[in-house]
Amino acid sequence: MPDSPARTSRTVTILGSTGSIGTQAIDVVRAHPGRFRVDALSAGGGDVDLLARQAADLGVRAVGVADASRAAGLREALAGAFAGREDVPEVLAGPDAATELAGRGSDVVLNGVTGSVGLGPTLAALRAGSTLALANKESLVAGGALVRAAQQRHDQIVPVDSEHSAIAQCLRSGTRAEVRRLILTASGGPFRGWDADAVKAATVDQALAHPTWAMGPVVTVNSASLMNKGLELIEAHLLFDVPADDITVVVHPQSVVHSMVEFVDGSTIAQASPPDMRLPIALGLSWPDRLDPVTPPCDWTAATSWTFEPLDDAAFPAVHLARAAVAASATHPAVYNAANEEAVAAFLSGRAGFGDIVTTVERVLAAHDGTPADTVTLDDVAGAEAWARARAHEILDRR
Ligand SMILES: NC(=O)C1=CN([C@@H]2O[C@H](COP(=O)(O)OP(=O)(O)OC[C@H]3O[C@@H](n4cnc5c(N)ncnc54)[C@H](OP(=O)(O)O)[C@@H]3O)[C@@H](O)[C@H]2O)C=CC1
Ligand SMILES: CC(=O)[C@@H](O)[C@H](O)COP(=O)(O)O
Ligand SMILES: [Mn+2]
Repeated sequence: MPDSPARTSRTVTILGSTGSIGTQAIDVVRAHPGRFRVDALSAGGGDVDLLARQAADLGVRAVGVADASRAAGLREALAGAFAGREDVPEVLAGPDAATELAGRGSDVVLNGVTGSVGLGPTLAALRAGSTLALANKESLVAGGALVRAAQQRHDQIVPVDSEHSAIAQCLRSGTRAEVRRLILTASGGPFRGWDADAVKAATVDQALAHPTWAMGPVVTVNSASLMNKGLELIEAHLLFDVPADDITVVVHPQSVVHSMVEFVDGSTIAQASPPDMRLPIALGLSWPDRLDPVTPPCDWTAATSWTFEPLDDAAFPAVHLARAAVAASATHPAVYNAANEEAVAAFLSGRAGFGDIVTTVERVLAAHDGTPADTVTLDDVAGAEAWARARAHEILDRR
């Protein structure tokens, strides 16, 4: 066996620390004392008590909250959590708080924010030279070529999304020229096997009942509509520079094989582990080294079956739409995501049906003019997103 990796300590900034990814990242940090020092935390402002407790446990220097109206509540919570201590952290409040903290730089910035609001922090972390442990796929999908251009070195973005972490691990098995295609696995979500009409009528409770993963509400709904897999197809195309036509989506209901890479000689390398996000999060924080231990491995003593089946594009057109968005222009992926964010928010608040999500995305995409990759700017992306959100609202309001 090779020697254990050097046990150096890394500084970390965790964006979205109160969410599913953020809290599991803190579990990983706490399970490996001496390996990480957390510089800063940020969240939206929904649970300032939890944010303050995290800050006190980790002894961070700065805490950010996106909702400025929660700043006073956060300061009060920090006063309680740090009672008797002199190391009360600095507080940053407002929509740019996460971007400001990401721009200060740490060895690793973990972006665990939900939504393309994570684009500012993603760009700031890259420009600061930090390694970006990226769970926030929406920022890459929206920013596309701009995010790629902001990278200062190979491997500066380490994917935390489970499929992309799997692919990054599988890619260690060969050279780039030896890769024939990527195979992205999908659980199929709670509506796997349903016909198109049944899927369209699904309820919020049904959509939030993911069969294999416990995650935040937006990514859970995206998994149910397969919009998550569409976003992940675009994410894989951008991260690994593989044409969308060379990325195959296959449904694997057990979520144990997290994705695969097929090489030119016919060999397929898969990454397998029980569904637990702490594994890709730990790799995101410690890349290219592995931490020991992180999660229990597969149990090879019990009989088990892994199954694979094709995606039903008729019931779940989201992946097909993602391919079309990649082919159309540099801003179509941002539009795909922004329209989806609005439609999901409408669905979760009872203002839209489940079937309206993908229909809205399809209609907004069809109406978008698009900007080519060689001229696209951040203003183009922001403009396309704002337009897509407004257009999605018009469609949703008229339904
Ligand atoms: N959960 C998972 O297992 C996986 C998640 N991902 C991706 O990771 C990202 C996070 O997902 P998940 O953890 O499930 O989501 P959650 O909804 O559980 O958490 C989102 C976090 O982001 C914070 N947040 C929201 N807006 C802002 C903002 N403007 N600035 C700073 N923080 C903000 C939230 O704070 P508050 O609650 O206070 O608003 C919360 O801490 C998503 O992009 C998702 O697709 C990818 C793979 C797996
Ligand atoms: C855990 C993770 O990475 C999620 O993005 C996951 O992919 C959701 O599962 P499905 O989208 O395959 O249902
Ligand atoms: Mn995923």
